[in-house]
Amino acid sequence: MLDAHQQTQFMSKAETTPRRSPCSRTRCVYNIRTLQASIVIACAIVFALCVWMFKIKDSTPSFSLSLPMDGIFSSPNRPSEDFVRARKWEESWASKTAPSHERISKTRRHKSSKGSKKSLLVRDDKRFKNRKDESSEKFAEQEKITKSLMTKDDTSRIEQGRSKKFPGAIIIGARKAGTRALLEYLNIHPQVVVSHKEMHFFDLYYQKGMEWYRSKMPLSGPGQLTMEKTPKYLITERAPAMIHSMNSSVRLVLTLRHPVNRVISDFAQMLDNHLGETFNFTRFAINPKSGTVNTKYQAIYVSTYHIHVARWLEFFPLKQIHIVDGDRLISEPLDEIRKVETFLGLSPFYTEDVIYFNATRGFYCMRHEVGGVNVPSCLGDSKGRDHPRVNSWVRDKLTEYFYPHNEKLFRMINRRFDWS
Ligand SMILES: Nc1ncnc2c1ncn2[C@@H]1O[C@H](COP(=O)(O)OS(=O)(=O)O)[C@@H](OP(=O)(O)O)[C@H]1O
Repeated sequence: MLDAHQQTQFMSKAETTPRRSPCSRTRCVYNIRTLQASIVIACAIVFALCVWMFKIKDSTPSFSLSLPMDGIFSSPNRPSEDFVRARKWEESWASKTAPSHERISKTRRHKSSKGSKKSLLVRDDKRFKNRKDESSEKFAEQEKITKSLMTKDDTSRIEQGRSKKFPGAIIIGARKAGTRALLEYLNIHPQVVVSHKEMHFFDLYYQKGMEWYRSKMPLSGPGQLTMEKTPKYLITERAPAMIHSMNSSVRLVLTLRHPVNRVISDFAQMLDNHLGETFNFTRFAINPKSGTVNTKYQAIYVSTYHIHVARWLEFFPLKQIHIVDGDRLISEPLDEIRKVETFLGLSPFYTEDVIYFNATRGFYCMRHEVGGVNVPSCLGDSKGRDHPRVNSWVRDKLTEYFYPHNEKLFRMINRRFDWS
């Protein structure tokens, strides 16, 4: 124990003695610099490692649409054997035969080749880098379809000073399930006017306001129904509420196609949009580590129909949503379009003469009267693409995955589809 005098001495000594610093000033600076240098070196090593790993997995695209990455980065968990076999099968098949997207790209280049080959290649390169160009190309393509289907009738409608109205019916999706064919079939019905462009109002441009939306609609006369289609609405969470607040009695048309074929069609479109890239369907659809379906792949999410339909049913009764069988729309369009006609309350119009099978095109096309002349028209090359070949193991995995989801949908809509 210290007495009072010793305590005072001890305290004053403690107060007056300068604290011993853990290092001298120069040494401290040196330590901090060493620490900083080590951090920089460590970061550089991690970065270099990442770059190296990406290079090894050379086909991993930089705009990856939710590839199953967990299996790529965790080395102890090797890709499942089935996955490797399926991937190799696909690669060996692809090397034997030119993939469809290459064939398409060649035809396109041939058809559109006005400038030099070099300038075309440059344009393609830009497209890989800038995804915005993709959408402008999509718009250009829609414009082309619009122009090819723009009849004298359309022009006369404008001359007659009709008004622009909000859509009374909307095709809400699903993407790659025949939405374009359906819209163009409907367009030739005398009681229907359509916006050929996808408006993307309820998923992208809502902030532009309702008047903007209306101003984009085609002119229509009394008794004519205005329609638009934007397949993205189906999966846009807020779209049902927004459309409901625009018009709670709007009629909704939904085309659904075999979920696996729809995924493959989606993938085929991606191949086409990224000409020159080598993508492997197995790598997109299957998780390499677990060998299970990659639920993060957007195309798979889109085909999980019940998730989206449930959201629409929160706002609209089932009887307000007409579901078109997208597979039958390809093989027996007349039947499907007649059902849509009834649902929309249109007078009977479609016959075998109006919708006919075009053997050269391999699809049904339309014949409609323009100024007393019957004009045939088919959809462009981007509809009905060749699909890449898919390994049977991968297809079975997908079919098995979608089975319970399909069952949920069937219960929800009181209707079954043969999607086995
Ligand atoms: N008459 C006719 N002509 C051409 N294509 C037809 C037709 N009817 C339906 N289909 C099928 O429509 C599929 C494209 O679907 P979408 O129009 O919904 O695609 S998109 O979401 O607008 O990109 C497209 O899918 P893919 O064959 O996978 O390309 C077609 O099979």
